[in-house]
Parts: sequence; structure tokens; C-alpha cells
Amino acid sequence: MPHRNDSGDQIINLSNATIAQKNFTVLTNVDLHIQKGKFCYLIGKTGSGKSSLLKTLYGHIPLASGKGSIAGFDLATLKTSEIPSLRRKLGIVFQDFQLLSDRTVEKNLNFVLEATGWTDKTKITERINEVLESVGMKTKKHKMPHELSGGEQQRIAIARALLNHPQLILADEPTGNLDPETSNEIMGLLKRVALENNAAVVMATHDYHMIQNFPGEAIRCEDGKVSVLETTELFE
Ligand SMILES: Nc1ncnc2c1ncn2[C@@H]1O[C@H](COP(=O)(O)OP(=O)(O)OP(=O)(O)O)[C@@H](O)[C@H]1O
Repeated sequence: MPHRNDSGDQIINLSNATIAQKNFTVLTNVDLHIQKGKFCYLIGKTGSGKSSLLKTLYGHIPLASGKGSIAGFDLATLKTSEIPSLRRKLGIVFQDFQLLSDRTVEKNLNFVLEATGWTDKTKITERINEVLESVGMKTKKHKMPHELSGGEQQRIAIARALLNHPQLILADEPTGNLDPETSNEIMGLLKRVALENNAAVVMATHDYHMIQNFPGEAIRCEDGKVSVLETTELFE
């Protein structure tokens, strides 16, 4: 059984947490409490710890010290065997899309569903159609990733992240490889699907134009610490 630590309306709960890569401490005294359904940016200079924080949230690196719970899983006591259950509650989107290049869009999505325990072929087909519909990519089901543009590949990656109805979407610079117009489209899409699915989103970005276009709350990594601010404060 996963270690449950349900914290009411909060999907992310870190208290006095230390984030470290191997023996290198990246962030200390992290207090972060993000409500269900909330959208927030993750900002900070290169090397400030954004990816390390995200990796801790999805169980890729262990919590070095302090308390942390994500979607009801206790990060301090998380066992390797519990990581797949945690990941099923999360959707993860990367800058470089990370689609499997040797198979079609449909087979990419099928792979994830089968790997996360889905067996009913009819339900699998239905779910693939639903997520592709929600990102406007239903007609691309039989395409190979290399036949799609960057923006289309990211739409598929977002569809993939939605497959298991995540409570939290973690996105590590999802628009970093896209032109400004496509970035805006992807951002609008991410916000819409998160709202439709009542999922919270933490999105790492360097793109201040986008932050200006879509203002909101931001988690900032700076000088080994984490703070939360309104993005409008960045442009005062
Ligand atoms: N595997 C690792 N082993 C040791 N130190 C690491 C490792 N990965 C990252 N670091 C260090 O941890 C710090 C934070 O890195 P991290 O990748 O979290 O930064 P970031 O804010 O995501 O940067 P960027 O915006 O460039 O992706 C950096 O000083 C980096 O050198």
C-alpha cells in the first residue's frame, strides 16, 4: 500500500524540504503548498534548481530531508516500488516531447496505457480517441512522430500525459523548442485541458513573453531558496 498522507485540498505539500542532486544541495527550506486544480509557473535562472524540484516531485530523485507529499504520496518514505503508482497520478511533459520514434501516435499512447495496467482493448481505444480529441489531434493517430511538427508532437505528449486522468501535470519547459506562436497555442491548450480535467499544473519556463501573455502565480527558485509570487510582480 502506498503511504497515504492526504492533505485536503493540496496536491503538493513540501515543508522544510531539501532538494539535492546526489550529494549536491540545490534548494533548502522549501515550503511549497499548491492547491488542487491550480496552474503555476516554475521560474528561475539556469541551474537554479527547477528541474531538480520537478524531479523530486515525480520521484526521480529522493527528497533529501524534510516533509513532502504529492497527490497523497509521502515523498520522505516513498519506496521504489511505489513510484509507478505515483506516476499514474501525474502527467509529465518534457521540452523534447519524448515520444517513441519507432511507432505511431496511437501505439505511443497504447504503450503507456498497457504499461500502466490497462487491458481492455475497447476502453484503450476509447481513451486514446478521447485524449487525441481533446488536443485536436484525432486525425494524426496513425502518423509517426517524425511526420509531425514540433507543436503537434507536443500536443501528442500532452495527450499522453492526460491518459490516466492525472491530478497534477508537471511540465519541464514544454514550449522550449517551439516558436512563439506555437508556444502560445500549446500554453492555451495546457491551461484548457488542465481546467477540463481539474488537474494542477507546474510548468517550468524561461519564456517571459509567455508569462506576460498568460499571467498567474509562479514558484521561483533563486539562491538555493523557493518563493511564490504573482507574475505581474516580475514586470513592475
Ligand atoms: N545529476 C547531477 N549531479 C550533480 N549535480 C547536478 C545534477 N543535475 C543537476 N545538478 C546541479 O544542480 C543544480 C540545479 O540544476 P537543475 O537542472 O535543477 O537547474 P534548472 O533550474 O532546471 O536549470 P535549467 O533551467 O538550465 O534546466 C545545478 O547547479 C546543477 O549543476
